Amino acid sequence: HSNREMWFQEFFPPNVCPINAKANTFYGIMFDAGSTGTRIHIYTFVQKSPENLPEVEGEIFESVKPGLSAYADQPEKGAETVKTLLDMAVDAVPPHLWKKTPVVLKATAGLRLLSEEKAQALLSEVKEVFEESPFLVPEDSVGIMDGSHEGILAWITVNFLTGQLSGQNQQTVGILDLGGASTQITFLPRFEETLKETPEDFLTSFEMFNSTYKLYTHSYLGFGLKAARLATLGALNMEVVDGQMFRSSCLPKQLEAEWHFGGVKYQYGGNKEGETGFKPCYLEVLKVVKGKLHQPDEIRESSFYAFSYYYDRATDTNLIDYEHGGVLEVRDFERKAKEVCDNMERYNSASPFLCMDLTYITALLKEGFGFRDNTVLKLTKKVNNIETSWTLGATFYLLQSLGMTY
Ligand SMILES: O=c1[nH]cnc2c1ncn2[C@@H]1O[C@H](COP(=O)(O)OP(=O)(O)O)[C@@H](O)[C@H]1O
Ligand SMILES: [Ca+2]
Repeated sequence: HSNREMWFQEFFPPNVCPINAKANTFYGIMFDAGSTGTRIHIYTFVQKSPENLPEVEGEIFESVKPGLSAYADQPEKGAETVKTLLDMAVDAVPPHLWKKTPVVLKATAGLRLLSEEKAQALLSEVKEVFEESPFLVPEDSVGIMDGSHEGILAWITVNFLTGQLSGQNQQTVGILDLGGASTQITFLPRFEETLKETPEDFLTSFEMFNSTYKLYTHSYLGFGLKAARLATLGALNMEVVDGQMFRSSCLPKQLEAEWHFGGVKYQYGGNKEGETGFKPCYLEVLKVVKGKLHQPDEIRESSFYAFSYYYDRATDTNLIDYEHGGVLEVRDFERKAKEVCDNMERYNSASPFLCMDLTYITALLKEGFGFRDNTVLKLTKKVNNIETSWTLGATFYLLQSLGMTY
């Protein structure tokens, strides 16, 4: 810059000077193609100095339902939903930065459950939408994310946002994510014992912000909230015959309805003559989780951040405030499950699955992962106004691999 262009610099503190702001502001666009919806996250970052971590200055977030997997037989239509969201980024990112702003879409459990062929058809249509956009399209910009990355990147997001990844004395927190089709648990083991007792494929080393973290992480496919509904009904991975009815004691007695998930139609209903309520429901749900998950001893003594469907069901039943989230114990989910399941007529207006969902969450936490009744769960949707999603961690990882950050 010539001196003439810089004349205003002395009037501004360095961090708000327009010239500096231009130099170190950058954007990243991350799509989360989840099993129940597709979401765009447009992040604005500022890197104030090379020795500090970049700061997240803002996030624009929008979503559409259903998810890509619902378009298994119409891949072009699926890609159109992505195009609609991407148009928002064209408006949000200043034109001179379009070419420097990477765009990536990572699909999770919904696409993992589709056939390879159908998933690839969807992904290649999306890739075309990206190629036609003015943004930077890196290699591997569209794909199915590894389950272990899903947990690690959410862990990075939460621990970055809570300030645990910078400075000394890092006290990281573990995370629990409950999606529609899969669920993740991730934490940094503190005890040698945990590392010794853990099967190798539950441990992953990960490099981020010049540190290496050896994390315990696992993604359980088919254990998301909606997949668990199907498993409880005995309908998961079944060739569904038309007219076939799936019944459960977790549903209102007189209920008969249909439900679409992953492009398949299911008919389901209550136990007209048989039992209903928490006790029989818990036994049904128990069959889905018991003995199916690895139980690390260490988590019995820790507290965890929990989001997605843990958050949604806790707000649906007023266990926490929708805006601010809250702190719960595992037993609070059980108390609420009993209340809902044993009074299903009173909760008629809510989702017919409310009892089943709360009972599944209770069983997953207690019998699945092995948490104690008094384990503390911090339910958060946002930290410092940024969504607690794996997408922020994924964007950092992307920027790092492109050499745009440190
Ligand atoms: O950006 C986000 N912030 C917070 N919660 C989100 C965000 N995106 C999705 N969710 C939550 O994720 C859950 C749905 O899971 P999803 O559709 O991602 O399934 P999957 O992870 O099994 O593929 C819902 O509880 C939804 O509220
Ligand atoms: Ca998800």
